Amino acid sequence: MKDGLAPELLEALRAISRTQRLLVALDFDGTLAPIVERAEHARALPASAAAVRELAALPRTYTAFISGRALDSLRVVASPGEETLLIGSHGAEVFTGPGSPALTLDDAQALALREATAVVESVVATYPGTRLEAKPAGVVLHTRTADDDVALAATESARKQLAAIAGVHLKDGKRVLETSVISSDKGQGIELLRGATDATAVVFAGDDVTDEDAIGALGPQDLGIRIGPGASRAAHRVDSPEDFTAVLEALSELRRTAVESGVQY
Ligand SMILES: O=P(O)(O)OC[C@H]1O[C@H](O[C@H]2O[C@H](CO)[C@@H](O)[C@H](O)[C@H]2O)[C@H](O)[C@@H](O)[C@@H]1O
Repeated sequence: MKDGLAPELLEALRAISRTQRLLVALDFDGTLAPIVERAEHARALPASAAAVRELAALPRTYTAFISGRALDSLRVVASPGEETLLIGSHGAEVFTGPGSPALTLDDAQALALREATAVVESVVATYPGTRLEAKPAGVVLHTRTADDDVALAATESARKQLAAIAGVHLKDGKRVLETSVISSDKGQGIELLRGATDATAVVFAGDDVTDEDAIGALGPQDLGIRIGPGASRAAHRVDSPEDFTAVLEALSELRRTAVESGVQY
């Protein structure tokens, strides 16, 4: 499935496939799964999920999902294989195997989360078509199913009220305003996974503003891919999750060849 990939991207995949220990860390929504109206309806494209499973089965090859979703939600929509490592809640939740520490909030964080949830509940009650998504360390205002003017007003009302709560961190995403009472980002997720796997090179792909933190954590030996439009520091770009399937399939094929032939840096 290498036809149709940009020659520079194909060459970069070929080069990184030869690394000693490869980590393939992927965003979920907008990267493995097309964006849909309701968060609970998102699913990975079957061919992308299959390519991730193939990669995970190869020697010295590690897979991970790095998502803004809560881990529980990520497990439901992504159905990760047991060998796939998970970073949820934009880095605040971590699963690198049995015994991974559970996320806990101190009293001040729990209070801030209750206050933030009350704000988002009142915004959702006021602005039709908006929705609330609860996470263990945060709460999300979804506006994808609201009219554009309503979405804008709801987001600005929520932003103003949430910014007044001590200990609350805000992130903008695709038709979402995300709130967390833990300061974390996907760049920290990349560093944690790099350490957990002792990876000699990392492939990361993502489609959203929050994925730029992960791309910023990549080094010259790594490979960053942006899915879709928007400013990015990634060296490579494809148009859609459907196009990204071909990237995963090519990487899987190249990595299999590299590990089976013993070719490495
Ligand atoms: O880091 P990700 O895996 O990309 O997660 C980011 C957020 O994704 C979800 O929201 C986005 O996808 C929804 C389903 O396609 C869409 O309806 C919404 O408009 C998008 O913003 C998820 O609901 C959030 O919790 C994640 O933080």
